Amino acid sequence: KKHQTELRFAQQVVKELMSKKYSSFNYPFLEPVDPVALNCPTYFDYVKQPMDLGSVSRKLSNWEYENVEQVEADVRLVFKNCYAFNPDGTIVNMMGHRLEEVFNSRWVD
Ligand SMILES: Cc1ccc(Nc2c(-c3ccc(O)cc3)nc3c(C)cccn23)cc1
Repeated sequence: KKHQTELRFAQQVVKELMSKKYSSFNYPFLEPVDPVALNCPTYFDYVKQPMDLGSVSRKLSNWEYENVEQVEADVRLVFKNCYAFNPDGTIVNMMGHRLEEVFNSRWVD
């Protein structure tokens, strides 16, 4: 019961991160990075475990998570991958930090 309520909260937070409210800096994280489309052929040399918010949302809808810790780990993986590939000072790196701040402000441990 507890997990169900917590997972519903997690779903609300992920939906907010993906919302239009943050469209100026959430779009690189909404769907899987396509190295061909983005012309970044070395992406999978840096990122061994791709993750994006669209996949987290789908996994939540399919009840693929047992607990909120697993959801948090996937969301933080999105940001970790972003920083691994987009160095400090790049636009996408800064967008990751901004969205991470929103996540940290909404996520209550
Ligand atoms: C040549 C090159 C350099 C940087 C990027 N980064 C990047 C990423 C990205 C997001 C998450 C992530 O873990 C890695 C990359 N998403 C984008 C988008 C949507 C537009 C433009 C650049 N983007 C793309 C191509």
